[in-house]
Amino acid sequence: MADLPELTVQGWGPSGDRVATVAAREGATAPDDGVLELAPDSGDGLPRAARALLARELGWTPRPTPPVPVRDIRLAPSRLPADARARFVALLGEDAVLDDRHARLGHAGGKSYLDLLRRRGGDASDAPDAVLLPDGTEQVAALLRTCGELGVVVVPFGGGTSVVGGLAGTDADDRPVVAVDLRRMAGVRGLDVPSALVTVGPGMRGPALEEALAADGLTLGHLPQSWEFATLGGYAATRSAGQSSTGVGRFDDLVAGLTLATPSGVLELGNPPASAAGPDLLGLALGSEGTLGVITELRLRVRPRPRSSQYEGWSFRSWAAGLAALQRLARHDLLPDVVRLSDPDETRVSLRQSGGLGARVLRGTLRARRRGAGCLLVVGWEGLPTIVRARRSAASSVLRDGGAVRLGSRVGRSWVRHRFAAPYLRDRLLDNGLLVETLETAATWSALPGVYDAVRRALRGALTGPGRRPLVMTHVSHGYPTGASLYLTVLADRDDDLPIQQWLTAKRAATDALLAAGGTLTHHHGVGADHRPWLAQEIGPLGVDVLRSVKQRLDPQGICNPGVLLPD
Ligand SMILES: Cc1cc2nc3c(=O)[nH]c(=O)nc-3n(C[C@H](O)[C@H](O)[C@H](O)COP(=O)(O)OP(=O)(O)OC[C@H]3O[C@@H](n4cnc5c(N)ncnc54)[C@H](O)[C@@H]3O)c2cc1C
Repeated sequence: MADLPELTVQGWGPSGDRVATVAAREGATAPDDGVLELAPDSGDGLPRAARALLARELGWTPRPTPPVPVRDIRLAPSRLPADARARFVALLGEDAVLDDRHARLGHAGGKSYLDLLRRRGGDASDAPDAVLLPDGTEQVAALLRTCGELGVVVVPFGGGTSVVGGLAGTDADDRPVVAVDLRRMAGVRGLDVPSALVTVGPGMRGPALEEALAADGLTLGHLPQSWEFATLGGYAATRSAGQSSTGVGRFDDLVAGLTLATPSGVLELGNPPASAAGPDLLGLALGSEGTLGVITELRLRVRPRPRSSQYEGWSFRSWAAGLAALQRLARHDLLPDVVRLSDPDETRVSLRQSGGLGARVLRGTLRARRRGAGCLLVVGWEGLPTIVRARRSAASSVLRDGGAVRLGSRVGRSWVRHRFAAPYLRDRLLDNGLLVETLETAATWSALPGVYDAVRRALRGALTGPGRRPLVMTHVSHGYPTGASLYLTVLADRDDDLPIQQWLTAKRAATDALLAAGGTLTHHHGVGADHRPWLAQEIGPLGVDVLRSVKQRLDPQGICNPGVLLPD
């Protein structure tokens, strides 16, 4: 649709452009407080301070590694038989069946480092054979029946932001593949204000929903870093978590009900406010990653827009002290809505790559208090002013008791301003010979330190070579009474000859290590194609069999996203 900017094929941001949309808007309107600004450009698109710092830390030689021009990306001819195409046109209309180069390229895979490497290198072998644009549950249900008869594989497509190979479209039987893009099913279909429930189409994006809810003083409050492009259906299909999920809950907590169209029929799942009618089948659809069918409608829990939002920074002397304080906050039900505790590596890099007077003052303050970089904690409280004040005051005492020093609201404002910017910076790092990827997990408070050590050791072991070492930066991104999630960003000098193997080796080592230490395979990115070899380790072979049986009942021809979630 015209009002939905498309994601660029080889990176992040609107098609044909590399300028942040929300990030730029927030930057343009925020007060210029001079804190933690990215330092000026060094001419190759990289902030000067970041370039020098990374070259020193990684043993990296900055060099231009631009993507091939989009027109040179290789795309095999569509394998969709003419009679199948005609059946789709009869069902959906000519303008809803796209098999041109632009449409197929725009639906090739997701946005992981490996996806981007492939597309930047001119490889779009994971592009679907056609893109279909249904406009309602009945059309989707009919489409799935037709695909079952024709033996055509269906990959539901939301925003295309999967980072775990969720859109890889692989099929052991090599059948033709269609991407079912849900952009025509993108509106608000009903708002029940007394019950705080909104009914939406799965192709709707977060910014549009927030705009629609604002008129009634409501918000969903789900803000992942991919918020500009990801869809509500995609969040449900992957069990996403957002920046305020510690407070408002993960996306699965926000889904009160949904409609799932499957090749065997349509399921209406969830019964708010609560039901005890047997096991919760809604849980089967959440995280199903398109393997059981297509989510065609969602009923979401919304809340009043916060009248007060307070974000601020704190500093701990050590990672262990920071974790202990968060654990204490969790035990007393005092966790803020936003919790982001950076380890010493992440803190050091974010402080050093920042320019501006405010950043220099902050560095001076930390040095004067003999903290060096320490560990930075960004916290945020959102809600009614009186409640925010009370929660913040109680939590502040716990933080101070835990040895934290308050750095103030400038740090919080700076985090808000830059919170959608990292994926744009990633493109610039990729243009200059770097490996850049993220991974995530979660563990109980008792297992968390061991998981942190194990995964960092594994990544360092796999990515260290003569004169080269990786930078592994970690933060706690969501807190729970029982534990927390860890989010890791990995930077290393790219192996120009074997870049894909370089990351696959590191990812394998990291995943083995975090599972052995008691972490979960994924806290919020999902399983996709990339994590499926390890699923049985997390849920057991019997658990995998249960999922297979459900899939067999709902999708007997195995046409629904067969390349993801379930191991071969
Ligand atoms: C830069 C960046 C930042 C990110 N930050 C976060 C973050 O902060 N938190 C987080 O949780 N994730 C994050 N992600 C990952 C990604 O955005 C999420 O997994 C998101 O939920 C995917 O939504 P989408 O609409 O893009 O889905 P897609 O990528 O299009 O699809 C993801 C999977 O869900 C299936 N699917 C999509 N829509 C439907 C549907 N209607 N019915 C059935 N199946 C469907 C697809 O087949 C696929 O398997 C990030 C990704 C990027 C690239």
